[in-house]
Amino acid sequence: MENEDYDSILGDMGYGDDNSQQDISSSQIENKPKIFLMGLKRSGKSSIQKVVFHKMLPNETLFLESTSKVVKNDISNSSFVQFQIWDFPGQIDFFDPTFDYDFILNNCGAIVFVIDAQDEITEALQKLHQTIVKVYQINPAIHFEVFIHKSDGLSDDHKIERQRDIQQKVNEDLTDASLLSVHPSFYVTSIYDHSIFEAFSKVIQKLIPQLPTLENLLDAFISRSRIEKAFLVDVVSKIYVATDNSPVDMQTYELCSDMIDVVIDVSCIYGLKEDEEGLGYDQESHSVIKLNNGMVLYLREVNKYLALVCLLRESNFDKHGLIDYNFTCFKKAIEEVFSRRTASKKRQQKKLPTSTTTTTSN
Ligand SMILES: Nc1nc2c(ncn2[C@@H]2O[C@H](COP(=O)(O)OP(=O)(O)OP(=O)(O)O)[C@@H](O)[C@H]2O)c(=O)[nH]1
Repeated sequence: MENEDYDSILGDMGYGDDNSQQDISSSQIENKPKIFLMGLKRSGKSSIQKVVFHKMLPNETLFLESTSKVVKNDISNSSFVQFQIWDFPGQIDFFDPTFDYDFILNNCGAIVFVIDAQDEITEALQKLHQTIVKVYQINPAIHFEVFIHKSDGLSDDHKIERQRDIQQKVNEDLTDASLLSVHPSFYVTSIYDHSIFEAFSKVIQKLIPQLPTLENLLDAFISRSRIEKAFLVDVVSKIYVATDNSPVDMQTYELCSDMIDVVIDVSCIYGLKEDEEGLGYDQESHSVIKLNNGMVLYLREVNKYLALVCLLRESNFDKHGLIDYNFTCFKKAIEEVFSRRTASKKRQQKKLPTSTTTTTSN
């Protein structure tokens, strides 16, 4: 694979000229987009946040106290994954007329509405519908993401049935309210498996303006390296910020995500000097694991936040020099996406007075 292949992708995706850099909305650069976690009391909002972003073990969430006020969390793990999460307590009345909605919904990228799938859902669906109607009037660009949560307590058949019922009811209510252009996304989730990480990955990907470029770079990389699947993963949260265009299989994502744990654990134990602290993750971090089913896991450091984790057939790993070379080109292209983004950010800062930076993201 040649560097020009990646250059042409960067060019095609609008990273090649100055004008195109204006495509990255200034609000998304200047103000981290907000993601709201909403839903009824005890539906699992705080647990999701703690497990995905604060490494809390799922069992430990049993002792979480009910949230009494809006909790804001700044997530800055990665240069791509930078946003704020606002955890709204279940009892808060979002429709309180004293709320300044314009202010609250300013630069909000997505509303994640959590429904406890093990509980009665009528009240939750009513609240979801009211929320969509209200929010859509103020900022129609916000993505609505519905987590059908605590799915670990349901059988496979029951999960499908619950998802179908909820999806059907929500869409019917939206049609009745003449909101035909609102298309919420639905995910079946649980903090006891990788479904919550996969769902959050998809929510966050919608907020990354560079996503099409990243996907194209990954497609080019895997097709020229005879790789089956590749994920660009945020090493701290293990959310994947992008993957190639082939379908995501949950088991493959789990394997790739577990590989990061293995690499970080081994690096922390054996890779750090005595007085050093941190993840033990740096430019030297890479790993190859051969599995007993004829597949190989391949991990390389992309930058201090991101790792590329791939799954490929052992028989295609014979030319690993080629894969290493392709990876070097891929990494360079990713660095270019970052540096152009930083340059664009600096230009925007020069152009925009501070007061105009709080624009609505859309
Ligand atoms: N079985 C199961 N239980 C879960 C899951 N997620 C959260 N829980 C449990 O649900 C209960 C409530 O979780 P919280 O995260 O406190 O719920 P919340 O929505 O933040 O609640 P409020 O702060 O009252 O609005 C806790 O006991 C969690 O352990 C899940 O995926 N599966």
